[in-house]
Amino acid sequence: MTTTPVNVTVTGAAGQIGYALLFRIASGQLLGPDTPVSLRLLEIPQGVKAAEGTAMELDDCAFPLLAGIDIFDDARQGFDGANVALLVGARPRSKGMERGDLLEANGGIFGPQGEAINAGAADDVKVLVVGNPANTNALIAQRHAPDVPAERFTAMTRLDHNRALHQLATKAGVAVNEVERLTIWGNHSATQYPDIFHARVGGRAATDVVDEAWLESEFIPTVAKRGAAIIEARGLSSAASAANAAIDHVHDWVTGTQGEGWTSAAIVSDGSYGVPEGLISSFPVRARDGRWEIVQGLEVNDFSRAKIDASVAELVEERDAVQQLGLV
Ligand SMILES: NC(=O)C1=CN([C@@H]2O[C@H](COP(=O)(O)OP(=O)(O)OC[C@H]3O[C@@H](n4cnc5c(N)ncnc54)[C@H](O)[C@@H]3O)[C@@H](O)[C@H]2O)C=CC1
Ligand SMILES: O=C([O-])CC(=O)C(=O)O
Repeated sequence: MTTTPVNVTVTGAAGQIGYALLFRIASGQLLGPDTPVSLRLLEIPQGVKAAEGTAMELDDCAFPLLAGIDIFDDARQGFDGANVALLVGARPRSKGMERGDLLEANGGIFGPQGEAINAGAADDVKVLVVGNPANTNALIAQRHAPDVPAERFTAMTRLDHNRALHQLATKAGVAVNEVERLTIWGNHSATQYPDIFHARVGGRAATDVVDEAWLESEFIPTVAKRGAAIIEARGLSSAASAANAAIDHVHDWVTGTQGEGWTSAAIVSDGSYGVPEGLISSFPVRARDGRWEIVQGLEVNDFSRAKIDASVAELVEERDAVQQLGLV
């Protein structure tokens, strides 16, 4: 067992995702059963008392891997020494809003947090942005952290990926672990493109198992609009599934993805697949030695090209909007 605890900073610790996330991190599901963790919870002043309550409950679980909990309302302190930073704290959308509507409300949070990461996080810091609009918030944070390698800033599309796995597996009548090589491209928004053209279902090409009409009229809209459907049903945005996806993303990043399959994550584009360099866009990715790599060489047909381009165009618009707001 490693003895030095890994510092995990979680922002928005008193929120609904925070509540679903912290117990799983403390139990070892984020970094594995041999790695002790020290939690650093960052909240706004009004959230500190509730975060203290959550910390009391974490204590009461007597998790063997939980080496300590500290609570902050100051970003510089919260990110000091952070090895893993989960940027969850932000306002969620409510019924009728698109995630992009949160740009102005939430964008202002991520510049100062990027600066704080730049100032004091550990040299190996890995950042996952969950707060919406996640891709562009990650871009804002990254641009405020010039001394941290850009590739350490990522945004979460793993929830979309997991949603897509479930939808395709259910349609094909197989277990989720029989579905592989799905990809979420682009933005974590209704323009995202869940791509099954390279996917395998029980060893067969997914396109041989499901028809194109289902793909276009059911699968893509169901996955892309699932967040809104959850809000409609629960009256609140998804929380436990979002926390689960954050665990999956960081666990894979740290411990590596298995074999030749892949997952999806929004990472800084190197220009692959025509996505402008520097945008934080979702790609098919594998994790090796603590780094995400974009899966190369996939053929992109005309249908996919148009969908990827549309989502990337939205990312460009969001980037331009935050530039105009002076956030980057
Ligand atoms: N990328 C994804 O797949 C998903 C993203 N989300 C997003 O995650 C974010 C959080 O969602 P919930 O936990 O449901 O919201 P919530 O409202 O329950 O909790 C947010 C928490 O963040 C705190 N907070 C606000 N500003 C902060 C700051 N500057 N520093 C630290 N903490 C701060 C609030 O006090 C609150 O406790 C939302 O933006 C939501 O849209 C939600 C689901 C999936
Ligand atoms: O839809 C929302 O606002 C919350 C979210 O990002 C999701 O559930 O994918």
